[in-house]
Amino acid sequence: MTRTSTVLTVAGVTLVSGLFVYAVYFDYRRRNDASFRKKLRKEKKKIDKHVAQTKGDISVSIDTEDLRAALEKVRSEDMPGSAEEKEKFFMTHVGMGEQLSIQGPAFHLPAALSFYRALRVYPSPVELIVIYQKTVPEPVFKIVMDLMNMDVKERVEGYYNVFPPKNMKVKVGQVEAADGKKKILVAAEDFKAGDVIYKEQPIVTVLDLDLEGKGIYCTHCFREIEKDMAIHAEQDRWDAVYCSKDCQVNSKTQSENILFGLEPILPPQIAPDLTNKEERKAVQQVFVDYLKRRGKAVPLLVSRFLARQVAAETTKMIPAAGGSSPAASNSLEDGEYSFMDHIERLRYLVTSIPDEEVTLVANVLKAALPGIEAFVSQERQILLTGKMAYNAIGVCFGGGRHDKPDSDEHPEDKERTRTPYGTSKQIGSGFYAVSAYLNHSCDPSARPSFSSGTAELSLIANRDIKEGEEITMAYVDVSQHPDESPTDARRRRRIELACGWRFACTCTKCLAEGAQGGVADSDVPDQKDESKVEEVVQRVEGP
Ligand SMILES: C[S@@+](CC[C@H](N)C(=O)[O-])C[C@H]1O[C@@H](n2cnc3c(N)ncnc32)[C@H](O)[C@@H]1O
Repeated sequence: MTRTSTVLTVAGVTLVSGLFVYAVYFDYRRRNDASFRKKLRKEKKKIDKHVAQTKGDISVSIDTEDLRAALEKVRSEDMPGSAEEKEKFFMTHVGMGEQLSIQGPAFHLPAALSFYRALRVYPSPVELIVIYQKTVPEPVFKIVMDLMNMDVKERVEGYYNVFPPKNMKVKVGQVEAADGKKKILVAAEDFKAGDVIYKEQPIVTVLDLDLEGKGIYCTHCFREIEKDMAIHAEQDRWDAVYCSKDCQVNSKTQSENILFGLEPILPPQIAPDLTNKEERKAVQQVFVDYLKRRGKAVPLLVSRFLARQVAAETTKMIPAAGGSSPAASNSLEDGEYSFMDHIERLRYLVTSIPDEEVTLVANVLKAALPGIEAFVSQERQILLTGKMAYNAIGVCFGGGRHDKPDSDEHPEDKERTRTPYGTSKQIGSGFYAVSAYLNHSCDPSARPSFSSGTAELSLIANRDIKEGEEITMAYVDVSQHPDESPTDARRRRRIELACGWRFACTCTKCLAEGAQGGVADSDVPDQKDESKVEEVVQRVEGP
């Protein structure tokens, strides 16, 4: 497998990250529904006519406060729920926008607001902006752009005002680091040693592949399954085993029906079922065989994340569901930010994935919801792979297990999750949106615990932590093993960090040891130790 490994922070945050299922539906209508196309053409003609008439209009200047107040008003309005309601809303507001545009400069702001309302529900905003630029009178178009810039800026900047949720008692902070600004997780109040700082449910999980299908742990929540209580899902290509009906339903609704089941994704009143069950079954089987052959958790974490996004979006389109179902049942998804919002700001490894994997994931999603494959591009899959590989946390019960098969890959290619017990002791991996921000320390102030016997993560304070202090965890086993000298232990943990996450650790413990010229009673020259870590970091980061 070819690999590049530069560490990047996400720079661009997209305007609308979650509307892609609606986009598929909209495109479907545009391609297949003659009356819908006719309506769109009619609207465009009307706009063109007005543009011609309004050339030479004088614009009125609108100050920032008026613009902000207008934007606030638009944001506070109820948004249409289903795809059909969105389509109607879109048509109405484009129509109103053009009517208002011809009333003269005093109506430019209300006209722009109407066009902006339509833009907010349109699945491909960039495409619509290009249409607006050609068709909407220039002064009105300029206001639409000002509204959009203000909205995007406030939405992007406002994210950390609502995330992490206040009841988790932590905040995301930022500090200067050698490789740019580094995000950190900070205590929002004082904690005592042993306190549970917060509990967090994963967005997606994957049980270790050697445990899958055995009936020992639940595929969904990882709970140990009581004797004779295993529930095997029917018509499930993954052969998942659940501990309860609830887990089976949640798992099916969140991702598994899309990836490994045969039920239609959209109810018939929203869209006819265009899928071919035999074909769906066949592509799923090829994908399952591939996943098992590959033996890694990340491709399945990525597919489940993609499927969960699709499930959350399709749920919003179903009026009866009222936008809530297990697909979206994660407190983080309740607000105005989507699952994609919670991942796009995270650091990731730039990596590459086999072309076969890109095609198989796209094929499985396409077979479940034709058209969706356009939104699972190679670029998006590579990005998500890098994010999952960089941020996943290992789930270990008790001290961890001792029977996980080792892979014979090169140490830098082995799959690693962040866990103080070591990836070899875990039973599975999970992606946790808040815990993703925990930095590593070789003397960590907190530790993840799975004391509920499920993949729910409890972050426990290792010592007293003051409000405003950074909270850290160990990504690797930082203990000194009985057969290791302090220098051996230091070298092992620093090399593991370099292999897994491509950084030379700068935690207080490493810096203090470095300042002392190595660790006490060292039996290996520190210079040799450091050059080895740097060598690994450089090798994996490339030139
Ligand atoms: C999972 S992210 C943690 C959040 C990250 N700091 C951010 O800005 O988004 C892991 C990355 O944080 C940085 N990091 C975490 N712990 C570190 C440490 N002890 N020393 C140096 N860099 C560290 C490294 O760049 C690492 O690749």
